[in-house]
Amino acid sequence: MPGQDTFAIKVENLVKRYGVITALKGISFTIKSGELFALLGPNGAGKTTTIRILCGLTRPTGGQAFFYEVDVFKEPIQAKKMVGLVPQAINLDLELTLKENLLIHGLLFGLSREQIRKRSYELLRFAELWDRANEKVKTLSGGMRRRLLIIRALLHQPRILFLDEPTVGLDPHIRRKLWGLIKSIQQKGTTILLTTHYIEEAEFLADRVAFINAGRLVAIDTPQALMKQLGEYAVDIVRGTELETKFFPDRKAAEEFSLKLSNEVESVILRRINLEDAFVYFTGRKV
Ligand SMILES: Nc1ncnc2c1ncn2[C@@H]1O[C@H](COP(=O)(O)OP(=O)(O)OP(=O)(O)O)[C@@H](O)[C@H]1O
Repeated sequence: MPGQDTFAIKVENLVKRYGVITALKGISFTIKSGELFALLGPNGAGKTTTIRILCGLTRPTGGQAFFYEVDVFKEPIQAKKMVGLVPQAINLDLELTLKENLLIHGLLFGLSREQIRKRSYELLRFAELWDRANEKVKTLSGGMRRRLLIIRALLHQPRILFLDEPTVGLDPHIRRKLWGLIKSIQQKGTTILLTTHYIEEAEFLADRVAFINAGRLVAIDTPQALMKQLGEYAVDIVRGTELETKFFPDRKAAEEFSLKLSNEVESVILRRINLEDAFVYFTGRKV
């Protein structure tokens, strides 16, 4: 059985070119078994491309990837069985019921009807969708559809789950409910790779975060360690329309700096450093 230090996913020097566009410029990372790892980056950074390659939906131009002991590109059928994918687009069949959507997916993965029936019951209960099981998907709210999409990916009991922007477009309450569901999936032992461009999502959910920008990983660590590299406190200084932020190792240093400036500039705000500061610092741009 894998221990805490066993890796679930290892990616080495992954490159992807689409004609003249190089979407991935050689990215490498390792995700431990049981870890929740977030790829955080702006639109077009290469997050979906990474997931599509690891799920066997797009061929890489170069590089290697492993799920535990399985070579993803040399043993694609075995690799595919080990992962569940929650795509960005909700590709459920709206005219079918929740149970029917799960049945079709399960049959595609080679499960027996009895296995699907049992597993669907467990998962629909787990996602608080059991009372809607026989209704058509088109009657569900956006948040419920997302929950169904997530449990559909868990039907064949994959060891690894990929979530591509799982909460995009959802309101804050629904987003938090999904965060709870995602955390509890991790607590049951599933390794999760999640992509997002919501900083607070990565900060709340992830054990470790990788910042991705223009096809390169620019930093990988725990959210706390990434923030710590900048210091502990930040001072935002507004001059006219310009905003400048300075970082300090402790509150005393930040306070002394703000006091000196308070008569000269329009606005000085002292606060703790957050993950967005780290993202902007490491990538040189806003998400
Ligand atoms: N099939 C394709 N053909 C050509 N270029 C593509 C294709 N898919 C992605 N790209 C390009 O590759 C780059 C990375 O795209 P990707 O979808 O991986 O980014 P992303 O980080 O997932 O962004 P988003 O948050 O918008 O989903 C972008 O420049 C994109 O235009």
